[in-house]
Amino acid sequence: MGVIIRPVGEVTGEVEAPPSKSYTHRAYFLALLAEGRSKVKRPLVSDDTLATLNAIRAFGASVEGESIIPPEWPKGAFIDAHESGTTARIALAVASIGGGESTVNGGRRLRERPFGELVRALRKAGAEIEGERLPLRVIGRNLRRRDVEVDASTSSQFATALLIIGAKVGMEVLIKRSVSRPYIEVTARTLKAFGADFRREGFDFYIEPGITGTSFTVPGDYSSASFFLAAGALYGRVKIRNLDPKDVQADRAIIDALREFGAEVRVGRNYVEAEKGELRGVEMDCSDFPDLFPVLAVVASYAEGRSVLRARQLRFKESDRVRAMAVNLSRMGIRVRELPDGLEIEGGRPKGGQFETFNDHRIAMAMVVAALGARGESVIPETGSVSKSYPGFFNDLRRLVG
Ligand SMILES: O=C(O)C1=C[C@@H](OP(=O)(O)O)[C@@H](O)[C@H](O)C1
Ligand SMILES: C=C(OP(=O)(O)O)C(=O)O
Repeated sequence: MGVIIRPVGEVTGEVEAPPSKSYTHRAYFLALLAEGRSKVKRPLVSDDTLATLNAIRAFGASVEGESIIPPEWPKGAFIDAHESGTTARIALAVASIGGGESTVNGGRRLRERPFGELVRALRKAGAEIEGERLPLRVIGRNLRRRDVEVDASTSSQFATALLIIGAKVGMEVLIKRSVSRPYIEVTARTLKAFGADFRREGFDFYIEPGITGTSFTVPGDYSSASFFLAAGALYGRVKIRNLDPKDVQADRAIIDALREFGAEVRVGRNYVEAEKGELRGVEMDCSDFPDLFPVLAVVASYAEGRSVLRARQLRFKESDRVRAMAVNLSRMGIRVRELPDGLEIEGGRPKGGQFETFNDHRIAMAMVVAALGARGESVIPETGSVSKSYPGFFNDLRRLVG
Protein backbone atom coordinates (compact mmCIF):
# COMPACT_ATOMS: atom_id res chain seq x y z
CA MET A 1 0.00 0.00 0.00
CA GLY A 2 1.57 3.30 -1.10
CA VAL A 3 0.89 6.86 0.00
CA ILE A 4 1.03 10.35 -1.49
CA ILE A 5 1.95 13.00 1.07
CA ARG A 6 1.19 16.66 0.44
CA PRO A 7 3.06 19.08 2.73
CA VAL A 8 1.00 20.38 5.66
CA GLY A 9 1.12 23.80 7.28
CA GLU A 10 1.48 22.40 10.75
CA VAL A 11 1.09 19.22 12.80
CA THR A 12 -0.79 19.66 16.07
CA GLY A 13 -2.85 17.54 18.43
CA GLU A 14 -2.55 14.53 20.65
CA VAL A 15 -2.61 10.76 20.26
CA GLU A 16 -2.06 7.78 22.55
CA ALA A 17 1.15 5.76 22.26
CA PRO A 18 0.50 2.13 21.26
CA PRO A 19 1.75 -0.58 23.67
CA SER A 20 5.50 -1.32 23.72
CA LYS A 21 6.73 -3.94 21.24
CA SER A 22 9.80 -4.74 23.38
CA TYR A 23 7.85 -5.29 26.61
CA THR A 24 5.19 -7.36 24.77
CA HIS A 25 7.85 -9.76 23.40
CA ARG A 26 9.41 -10.20 26.85
CA ALA A 27 6.11 -10.68 28.68
CA TYR A 28 4.98 -13.38 26.21
CA PHE A 29 8.22 -15.37 26.42
CA LEU A 30 8.39 -15.12 30.22
CA ALA A 31 4.74 -16.23 30.44
CA LEU A 32 5.74 -19.29 28.36
CA LEU A 33 8.55 -20.15 30.82
CA ALA A 34 6.77 -19.25 34.09
CA GLU A 35 5.21 -21.62 36.63
CA GLY A 36 1.45 -21.01 36.43
CA ARG A 37 -0.89 -18.84 34.42
CA SER A 38 -0.04 -15.27 33.38
CA LYS A 39 -2.04 -12.38 31.98
CA VAL A 40 -0.44 -10.00 29.47
CA LYS A 41 -2.67 -6.92 29.47
CA ARG A 42 -2.80 -4.33 26.67
CA PRO A 43 -0.23 -6.18 24.52
CA LEU A 44 0.87 -4.62 21.25
CA VAL A 45 -0.87 -6.39 18.37
CA SER A 46 1.48 -6.07 15.38
CA ASP A 47 3.28 -8.35 12.90
CA ASP A 48 6.26 -8.77 15.24
CA THR A 49 4.31 -9.49 18.42
CA LEU A 50 2.04 -11.92 16.55
CA ALA A 51 5.19 -13.76 15.48
CA THR A 52 6.09 -14.05 19.18
CA LEU A 53 2.56 -15.12 20.15
CA ASN A 54 2.66 -17.86 17.50
CA ALA A 55 6.11 -18.88 18.70
CA ILE A 56 5.02 -19.40 22.32
CA ARG A 57 1.99 -21.35 21.08
CA ALA A 58 4.32 -23.55 19.00
CA PHE A 59 6.46 -24.14 22.11
CA GLY A 60 3.30 -25.39 23.87
CA ALA A 61 1.64 -22.42 25.59
CA SER A 62 -2.11 -22.10 25.35
CA VAL A 63 -3.40 -18.57 24.82
CA GLU A 64 -6.97 -17.59 25.74
CA GLY A 65 -7.43 -13.83 25.32
CA GLU A 66 -4.97 -12.14 27.68
CA SER A 67 -4.35 -15.39 29.58
CA ILE A 68 -1.35 -17.58 28.88
CA ILE A 69 -1.09 -21.08 30.30
CA PRO A 70 2.48 -22.41 29.99
CA PRO A 71 3.40 -26.04 29.13
CA GLU A 72 5.24 -28.20 31.64
CA TRP A 73 8.37 -27.50 29.58
CA PRO A 74 8.74 -25.88 26.11
CA LYS A 75 8.55 -28.55 23.42
CA GLY A 76 10.42 -28.79 20.13
CA ALA A 77 8.80 -26.50 17.55
CA PHE A 78 9.00 -25.01 14.09
CA ILE A 79 9.30 -21.23 14.57
CA ASP A 80 8.75 -18.69 11.79
CA ALA A 81 9.80 -15.30 13.18
CA HIS A 82 8.91 -13.53 9.89
CA GLU A 83 10.99 -10.30 10.11
CA SER A 84 11.13 -10.01 13.91
CA GLY A 85 14.72 -10.11 15.16
CA THR A 86 13.66 -10.06 18.81
CA THR A 87 11.31 -13.01 18.30
CA ALA A 88 14.00 -15.06 16.52
CA ARG A 89 16.83 -14.41 19.00
CA ILE A 90 14.73 -15.23 22.08
CA ALA A 91 13.08 -18.23 20.35
CA LEU A 92 16.53 -19.65 19.50
CA ALA A 93 17.50 -19.57 23.18
CA VAL A 94 14.19 -21.14 24.24
CA ALA A 95 14.61 -23.89 21.62
CA SER A 96 18.10 -24.60 23.05
CA ILE A 97 16.57 -25.63 26.41
CA GLY A 98 13.42 -27.08 24.83
CA GLY A 99 12.30 -30.70 25.06
CA GLY A 100 12.87 -31.72 21.46
CA GLU A 101 14.10 -30.74 18.01
CA SER A 102 13.29 -27.22 16.75
CA THR A 103 13.87 -25.12 13.67
CA VAL A 104 13.98 -21.33 13.91
CA ASN A 105 13.50 -19.51 10.62
CA GLY A 106 12.42 -16.11 9.31
CA GLY A 107 11.84 -13.92 6.27
CA ARG A 108 14.33 -12.91 3.59
CA ARG A 109 15.92 -9.99 5.48
CA LEU A 110 15.96 -11.77 8.86
CA ARG A 111 17.94 -14.61 7.23
CA GLU A 112 20.64 -12.01 6.45
CA ARG A 113 20.77 -10.56 9.98
CA PRO A 114 23.43 -11.61 12.53
CA PHE A 115 23.01 -14.48 15.02
CA GLY A 116 26.66 -15.60 15.29
CA GLU A 117 27.54 -14.39 18.79
CA LEU A 118 24.31 -15.78 20.26
CA VAL A 119 24.87 -19.16 18.58
CA ARG A 120 28.45 -19.18 19.90
CA ALA A 121 27.38 -18.37 23.47
CA LEU A 122 24.61 -21.00 23.44
CA ARG A 123 26.98 -23.67 22.06
CA LYS A 124 29.52 -22.78 24.78
CA ALA A 125 26.72 -23.49 27.29
CA GLY A 126 26.17 -26.88 25.71
CA ALA A 127 23.44 -26.18 23.15
CA GLU A 128 23.32 -28.23 19.95
CA ILE A 129 22.69 -25.80 17.07
CA GLU A 130 23.23 -26.41 13.36
CA GLY A 131 24.02 -23.32 11.23
CA GLU A 132 25.20 -19.74 11.81
CA ARG A 133 22.23 -17.81 10.41
CA LEU A 134 18.54 -18.62 9.94
CA PRO A 135 17.26 -21.24 9.38
CA LEU A 136 18.83 -22.76 12.51
CA ARG A 137 18.16 -26.36 13.60
CA VAL A 138 18.30 -26.97 17.36
CA ILE A 139 18.26 -30.11 19.48
CA GLY A 140 16.96 -28.87 22.82
CA ARG A 141 18.65 -30.20 25.94
CA ASN A 142 19.54 -29.53 29.54
CA LEU A 143 22.38 -27.01 29.09
CA ARG A 144 25.38 -28.40 30.91
CA ARG A 145 27.12 -25.13 31.72
CA ARG A 146 25.54 -22.31 33.56
CA ASP A 147 28.06 -19.47 33.21
CA VAL A 148 27.76 -17.89 29.76
CA GLU A 149 29.73 -14.95 28.37
CA VAL A 150 28.12 -13.11 25.44
CA ASP A 151 29.46 -10.42 23.09
CA ALA A 152 26.44 -8.17 22.48
CA SER A 153 28.26 -5.61 20.33
CA THR A 154 26.06 -6.31 17.31
CA SER A 155 22.81 -6.79 19.20
CA SER A 156 21.65 -6.53 22.82
CA GLN A 157 19.02 -9.12 21.90
CA PHE A 158 21.71 -11.80 22.26
CA ALA A 159 21.97 -10.84 25.93
CA THR A 160 18.20 -10.55 26.39
CA ALA A 161 17.69 -14.03 24.97
CA LEU A 162 20.15 -15.54 27.48
CA LEU A 163 18.70 -13.60 30.43
CA ILE A 164 15.22 -14.89 29.62
CA ILE A 165 16.20 -18.58 29.53
CA GLY A 166 18.54 -17.91 32.46
CA ALA A 167 15.45 -17.10 34.55
CA LYS A 168 14.08 -20.54 33.67
CA VAL A 169 17.12 -22.79 34.17
CA GLY A 170 19.41 -20.63 36.34
CA MET A 171 22.42 -19.02 34.67
CA GLU A 172 25.34 -16.60 35.05
CA VAL A 173 25.13 -14.27 32.04
CA LEU A 174 28.25 -12.13 31.58
CA ILE A 175 27.44 -9.44 29.00
CA LYS A 176 30.40 -7.89 27.14
CA ARG A 177 30.44 -4.77 24.92
CA SER A 178 26.67 -4.41 24.52
CA VAL A 179 24.96 -1.92 22.25
CA SER A 180 21.39 -0.78 23.00
CA ARG A 181 22.06 -1.20 26.71
CA PRO A 182 18.68 0.22 27.90
CA TYR A 183 17.00 -2.81 26.29
CA ILE A 184 18.84 -4.95 28.84
CA GLU A 185 17.26 -2.80 31.55
CA VAL A 186 13.85 -3.42 29.95
CA THR A 187 14.59 -7.15 30.14
CA ALA A 188 15.74 -6.91 33.77
CA ARG A 189 12.61 -4.93 34.71
CA THR A 190 10.35 -7.53 33.06
CA LEU A 191 12.24 -10.42 34.72
CA LYS A 192 11.62 -8.73 38.10
CA ALA A 193 7.91 -8.37 37.29
CA PHE A 194 7.81 -12.16 36.77
CA GLY A 195 9.49 -12.76 40.13
CA ALA A 196 12.96 -13.68 38.84
CA ASP A 197 15.60 -13.86 41.59
CA PHE A 198 18.91 -12.40 40.39
CA ARG A 199 21.76 -10.20 41.45
CA ARG A 200 23.92 -8.15 39.09
CA GLU A 201 27.30 -6.55 39.04
CA GLY A 202 27.15 -4.06 36.17
CA PHE A 203 26.23 -6.18 33.18
CA ASP A 204 27.06 -9.51 34.84
CA PHE A 205 23.84 -11.26 35.93
CA TYR A 206 23.65 -14.17 38.42
CA ILE A 207 20.16 -15.64 38.03
CA GLU A 208 18.44 -18.33 40.14
CA PRO A 209 16.05 -20.69 38.30
CA GLY A 210 12.30 -20.11 38.39
CA ILE A 211 9.77 -17.44 37.45
CA THR A 212 6.11 -17.26 38.39
CA GLY A 213 3.05 -16.50 36.32
CA THR A 214 1.95 -12.89 36.80
CA SER A 215 -0.38 -10.22 35.47
CA PHE A 216 1.70 -7.82 33.38
CA THR A 217 0.37 -4.60 31.83
CA VAL A 218 2.37 -3.42 28.81
CA PRO A 219 3.35 0.30 28.96
CA GLY A 220 3.28 2.72 26.00
CA ASP A 221 5.95 2.54 23.30
CA TYR A 222 8.48 5.41 23.07
CA SER A 223 9.84 4.09 19.74
CA SER A 224 6.48 4.47 18.01
CA ALA A 225 5.80 7.75 19.83
CA SER A 226 9.09 9.20 18.54
CA PHE A 227 7.77 9.75 15.00
CA PHE A 228 4.97 12.09 16.03
CA LEU A 229 7.06 13.78 18.73
CA ALA A 230 9.57 14.59 15.98
CA ALA A 231 6.71 15.90 13.82
CA GLY A 232 5.70 18.19 16.70
CA ALA A 233 9.29 19.42 17.07
CA LEU A 234 9.45 20.13 13.33
CA TYR A 235 6.00 21.43 12.46
CA GLY A 236 3.89 22.45 15.49
CA ARG A 237 3.00 20.80 18.78
CA VAL A 238 2.18 17.15 19.51
CA LYS A 239 1.30 15.47 22.81
CA ILE A 240 1.62 11.70 23.17
CA ARG A 241 -0.29 10.16 26.07
CA ASN A 242 0.36 6.74 27.68
CA LEU A 243 4.10 7.32 28.12
CA ASP A 244 5.68 6.62 31.51
CA PRO A 245 8.42 9.22 32.20
CA LYS A 246 10.06 6.78 34.63
CA ASP A 247 10.26 3.94 32.12
CA VAL A 248 13.69 2.61 31.10
CA GLN A 249 12.93 2.18 27.39
CA ALA A 250 15.85 3.06 25.11
CA ASP A 251 13.81 5.43 22.96
CA ARG A 252 12.82 7.57 25.93
CA ALA A 253 16.00 9.25 24.66
CA ILE A 254 13.76 11.06 22.16
CA ILE A 255 13.06 13.61 24.94
CA ASP A 256 16.70 14.67 25.35
CA ALA A 257 17.49 14.28 21.65
CA LEU A 258 14.75 16.70 20.52
CA ARG A 259 15.75 19.15 23.28
CA GLU A 260 19.36 18.98 22.04
CA PHE A 261 18.17 19.94 18.55
CA GLY A 262 16.41 22.95 20.12
CA ALA A 263 12.78 21.82 20.37
CA GLU A 264 10.63 22.49 23.44
CA VAL A 265 9.76 19.16 25.12
CA ARG A 266 7.48 18.91 28.16
CA VAL A 267 7.11 15.73 30.24
CA GLY A 268 4.00 15.09 32.34
CA ARG A 269 2.88 12.26 34.64
CA ASN A 270 1.82 10.09 31.67
CA TYR A 271 2.58 12.09 28.54
CA VAL A 272 5.33 13.77 26.54
CA GLU A 273 4.71 16.89 24.42
CA ALA A 274 7.06 18.28 21.76
CA GLU A 275 6.80 21.77 20.27
CA LYS A 276 8.52 23.36 17.31
CA GLY A 277 11.69 25.32 18.04
CA GLU A 278 14.68 26.81 16.19
CA LEU A 279 16.48 23.57 15.31
CA ARG A 280 20.28 23.39 15.09
CA GLY A 281 22.47 20.45 14.05
CA VAL A 282 23.84 18.04 16.68
CA GLU A 283 26.47 15.28 17.03
CA MET A 284 24.95 12.19 18.65
CA ASP A 285 25.96 8.58 19.29
CA CYS A 286 22.69 6.64 18.90
CA SER A 287 24.23 3.23 19.76
CA ASP A 288 22.01 2.96 22.86
CA PHE A 289 18.85 3.98 20.98
CA PRO A 290 19.38 2.85 17.36
CA ASP A 291 15.69 2.87 16.43
CA LEU A 292 15.61 6.66 16.75
CA PHE A 293 18.26 7.06 14.02
CA PRO A 294 15.88 7.26 11.01
CA VAL A 295 13.60 9.92 12.51
CA LEU A 296 16.49 11.90 14.06
CA ALA A 297 18.13 11.96 10.62
CA VAL A 298 14.92 13.57 9.35
CA VAL A 299 15.02 16.19 12.12
CA ALA A 300 18.69 16.86 11.24
CA SER A 301 17.67 17.46 7.60
CA TYR A 302 15.56 20.42 8.70
CA ALA A 303 17.97 21.70 11.37
CA GLU A 304 20.38 24.60 10.77
CA GLY A 305 23.93 23.39 10.11
CA ARG A 306 25.72 20.08 10.32
CA SER A 307 24.70 16.96 12.24
CA VAL A 308 26.53 13.66 12.74
CA LEU A 309 24.40 10.70 13.87
CA ARG A 310 25.97 7.28 14.41
CA ALA A 311 25.29 3.83 15.85
CA ARG A 312 27.39 0.74 15.33
CA GLN A 313 24.52 -1.66 14.63
CA LEU A 314 22.46 0.32 12.11
CA ARG A 315 23.39 -1.78 9.10
CA PHE A 316 21.98 -4.99 10.68
CA LYS A 317 18.34 -3.94 11.13
CA GLU A 318 15.32 -4.58 8.89
CA SER A 319 17.35 -2.66 6.33
CA ASP A 320 20.81 -1.11 6.22
CA ARG A 321 19.41 2.05 7.85
CA VAL A 322 22.50 4.16 7.11
CA ARG A 323 22.19 3.43 3.40
CA ALA A 324 18.38 3.73 3.42
CA MET A 325 18.43 7.22 4.96
CA ALA A 326 21.36 8.33 2.77
CA VAL A 327 19.40 7.40 -0.37
CA ASN A 328 16.17 9.05 0.76
CA LEU A 329 17.61 12.28 2.18
CA SER A 330 19.74 12.75 -0.96
CA ARG A 331 16.54 12.49 -3.00
CA MET A 332 15.19 15.36 -0.83
CA GLY A 333 18.16 17.47 -1.95
CA ILE A 334 19.87 17.19 1.43
CA ARG A 335 23.66 16.84 1.45
CA VAL A 336 24.63 13.68 3.31
CA ARG A 337 27.96 11.89 3.75
CA GLU A 338 27.77 8.17 4.57
CA LEU A 339 30.05 7.03 7.43
CA PRO A 340 30.78 3.39 8.30
CA ASP A 341 28.40 3.68 11.28
CA GLY A 342 26.19 6.66 10.49
CA LEU A 343 25.53 9.85 8.54
CA GLU A 344 26.84 13.38 8.36
CA ILE A 345 23.87 15.60 7.38
CA GLU A 346 23.84 19.24 6.24
CA GLY A 347 20.45 20.69 7.18
CA GLY A 348 18.49 22.54 4.54
CA ARG A 349 15.03 22.76 2.94
CA PRO A 350 14.08 19.19 1.99
CA LYS A 351 12.07 18.79 -1.21
CA GLY A 352 9.37 16.25 -1.93
CA GLY A 353 10.10 13.21 -4.08
CA GLN A 354 9.68 9.46 -4.38
CA PHE A 355 11.15 7.59 -1.43
CA GLU A 356 12.00 3.94 -0.77
CA THR A 357 11.19 2.17 2.51
CA PHE A 358 13.43 -0.89 1.89
CA ASN A 359 10.57 -2.80 3.59
CA ASP A 360 11.66 -1.23 6.89
CA HIS A 361 8.86 0.15 9.10
CA ARG A 362 11.04 2.80 10.75
CA ILE A 363 12.29 4.08 7.36
CA ALA A 364 8.68 4.25 6.15
CA MET A 365 7.45 6.19 9.20
CA ALA A 366 10.50 8.50 9.24
CA MET A 367 10.03 9.38 5.55
CA VAL A 368 6.34 10.14 6.11
CA VAL A 369 7.42 12.62 8.80
CA ALA A 370 10.03 14.06 6.40
CA ALA A 371 7.44 14.48 3.64
CA LEU A 372 5.01 16.44 5.84
CA GLY A 373 7.24 19.54 5.71
CA ALA A 374 8.86 19.09 2.31
CA ARG A 375 8.71 21.53 -0.63
CA GLY A 376 6.20 19.75 -2.86
CA GLU A 377 4.40 16.43 -2.89
CA SER A 378 6.01 13.08 -2.02
CA VAL A 379 5.23 9.50 -2.98
CA ILE A 380 6.12 6.46 -0.86
CA PRO A 381 5.17 3.45 -3.01
CA GLU A 382 5.14 0.81 -0.27
CA THR A 383 4.30 1.45 3.44
CA GLY A 384 2.87 -1.94 4.50
CA SER A 385 5.91 -2.54 6.74
CA VAL A 386 4.54 -0.09 9.35
CA SER A 387 2.34 -2.94 10.64
CA LYS A 388 5.53 -4.57 11.95
CA SER A 389 5.40 -2.25 14.99
CA TYR A 390 2.65 0.39 14.55
CA PRO A 391 -0.48 -0.78 12.62
CA GLY A 392 -2.39 2.38 13.68
CA PHE A 393 0.30 4.78 12.41
CA PHE A 394 -1.71 6.30 9.55
CA ASN A 395 -4.90 6.55 11.66
CA ASP A 396 -2.95 8.53 14.25
CA LEU A 397 -1.32 10.63 11.53
CA ARG A 398 -4.75 11.64 10.20
CA ARG A 399 -5.71 12.80 13.72
CA LEU A 400 -2.71 15.13 13.76
CA VAL A 401 -2.86 16.64 10.29
CA GLY A 402 -6.60 17.27 10.25
O1 LIG B 1 15.48 -5.91 22.68
C1 LIG B 1 14.66 -5.30 21.94
O2 LIG B 1 13.43 -5.28 22.14
C2 LIG B 1 15.23 -4.50 20.82
C3 LIG B 1 16.56 -4.20 20.79
C4 LIG B 1 17.19 -3.34 19.75
O3 LIG B 1 17.98 -4.14 18.91
P1 LIG B 1 19.60 -4.23 19.05
O4 LIG B 1 19.91 -4.60 20.47
O5 LIG B 1 19.94 -5.30 18.07
O6 LIG B 1 20.16 -2.87 18.71
C5 LIG B 1 16.16 -2.59 18.90
O7 LIG B 1 16.75 -2.14 17.68
C6 LIG B 1 14.97 -3.46 18.57
O8 LIG B 1 14.00 -2.68 17.88
C7 LIG B 1 14.29 -4.04 19.78
C1 LIG C 1 15.07 -3.61 14.71
C2 LIG C 1 13.82 -3.67 15.17
O1 LIG C 1 13.24 -4.81 15.72
P1 LIG C 1 13.81 -6.31 15.60
O2 LIG C 1 15.32 -6.26 15.84
O3 LIG C 1 13.07 -7.04 16.69
O4 LIG C 1 13.49 -6.83 14.23
C3 LIG C 1 12.94 -2.47 15.17
O5 LIG C 1 11.80 -2.60 15.70
O6 LIG C 1 13.38 -1.41 14.67
